[in-house]
Amino acid sequence: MRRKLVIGNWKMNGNRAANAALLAGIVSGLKDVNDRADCAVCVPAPYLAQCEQELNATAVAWGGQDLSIHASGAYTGEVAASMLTDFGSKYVLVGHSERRAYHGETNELVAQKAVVALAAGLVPVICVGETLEDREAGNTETVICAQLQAALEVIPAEQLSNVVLAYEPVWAIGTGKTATPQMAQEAHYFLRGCVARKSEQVAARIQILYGGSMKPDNAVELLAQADIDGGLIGGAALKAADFLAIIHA
Ligand SMILES: O=C(CO)COP(=O)(O)O
Repeated sequence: MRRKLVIGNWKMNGNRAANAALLAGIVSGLKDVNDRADCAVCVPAPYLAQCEQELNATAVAWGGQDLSIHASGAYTGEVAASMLTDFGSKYVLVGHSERRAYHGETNELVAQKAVVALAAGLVPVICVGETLEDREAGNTETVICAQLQAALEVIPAEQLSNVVLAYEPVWAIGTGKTATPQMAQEAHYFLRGCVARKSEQVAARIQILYGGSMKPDNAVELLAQADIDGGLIGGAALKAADFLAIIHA
């Protein structure tokens, strides 16, 4: 039985005061679900220190939203894996569709980022997902398979069990349009099958999160699907009550 995992992706939102209130709200509302679900927030890098301070010794883990493939050096604006772990991060998102779309991240670069994250002891949350154009052209499986395959090819088999996958259809992100539970389940089942080609054992255990307009009112049905092991939450992760409602779902 796979544990559920709910991760809040704050994207480029927040400030010290709002974060403090949000984190305190999450921590105080979480007390009774720890044995059934894990939860984390992936925050803008400047707020990792605040997470370390406010979430230390709580059930809420934290992490970054991206990382550099380089260890250190002349890479202005980038954040190294060791900097994420320096502030106690457990997770890091890699290949979020916003990184792919606005920063030209390729499947190969995303795969490399996952490898670098694993080497640093971080759990990479590898995000895949098709655009509306892909879906309408019937290319959903081809696209998400290629995105995943690039990572599967370079991640050492023994590290694969430390990876989390997230299926985030691009057309569902921030649009209020959620994939139907059936559509999401189909994609998750397909992705698990792709992992099984590398390792059936890992495929049975790997957590695959759904992301894309997951809200308190659709979370129950999505999370009830056999291959949906949790959520990667954008907008609804910015309100403690909504985020908690999804975790409780
Ligand atoms: O991109 C997402 C999480 O990474 C999803 O964002 P929304 O929940 O705002 O649609």
